Amino acid sequence: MPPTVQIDEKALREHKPIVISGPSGAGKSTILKRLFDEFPDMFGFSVSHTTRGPRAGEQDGREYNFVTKEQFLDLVEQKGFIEHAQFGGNHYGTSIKAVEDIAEKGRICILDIEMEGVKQVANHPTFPRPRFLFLSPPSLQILEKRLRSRATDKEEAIQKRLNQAKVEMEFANSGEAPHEKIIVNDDLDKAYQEVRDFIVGKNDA
Ligand SMILES: Nc1ncnc2c1ncn2[C@@H]1O[C@H](COP(=O)(O)OP(=O)(O)OP(=O)(O)O)[C@@H](O)[C@H]1O
Repeated sequence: MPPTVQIDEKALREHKPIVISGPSGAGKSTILKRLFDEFPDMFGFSVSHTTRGPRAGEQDGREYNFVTKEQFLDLVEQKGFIEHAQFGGNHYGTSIKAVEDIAEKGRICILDIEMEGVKQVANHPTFPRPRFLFLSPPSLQILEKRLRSRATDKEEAIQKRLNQAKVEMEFANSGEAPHEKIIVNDDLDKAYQEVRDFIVGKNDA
């Protein structure tokens, strides 16, 4: 067995990462942007690994850590990713190191991760358990309306997102899911306050 990567447990305990998940269109980006605007020094996003080549303007270590397939699979062997997946022939993953880097800077790492990744993080053999939050749309009908008015996707992509949303919401409500809290994004201001309370606590309001 290859050795597993070392973990800075202290930094991760003091600045416990937060996994936010929820269907595409639930409002994760909208709410996180607001949170980062309100607390500019408190949070960070980890830099993911990928085996795809860099695009124009992308810098290694900034948009992604660009690695070879061999380097990627070595790190998988060492349990060095909290979650990883393959899309379109390329590997993508969030390394323990990338998450630690944020905690070591004294910031809380926010991980916006889809369902399969959430399961991997929750079942990771060595990575300390982060906090899990699920953001839900009020209903699939309302989600559909929002995806259409966002106008970033073609019809086929919208249908795919809706099918996936159904699966994710069933999982989140199943009792198998690791989420500490499910927040329903009906009224945006209210949902934002709830997310803010969950993440920052009520004390500093
Ligand atoms: N409470 C709300 N009421 C009405 N519209 C909302 C609300 N929250 C978000 N929206 C709108 O819904 C759309 C989807 O939100 P957003 O892009 O933040 O979702 P997301 O979860 O980040 O999706 P993805 O995972 O695809 O990035 C956006 O157009 C956003 O402005």
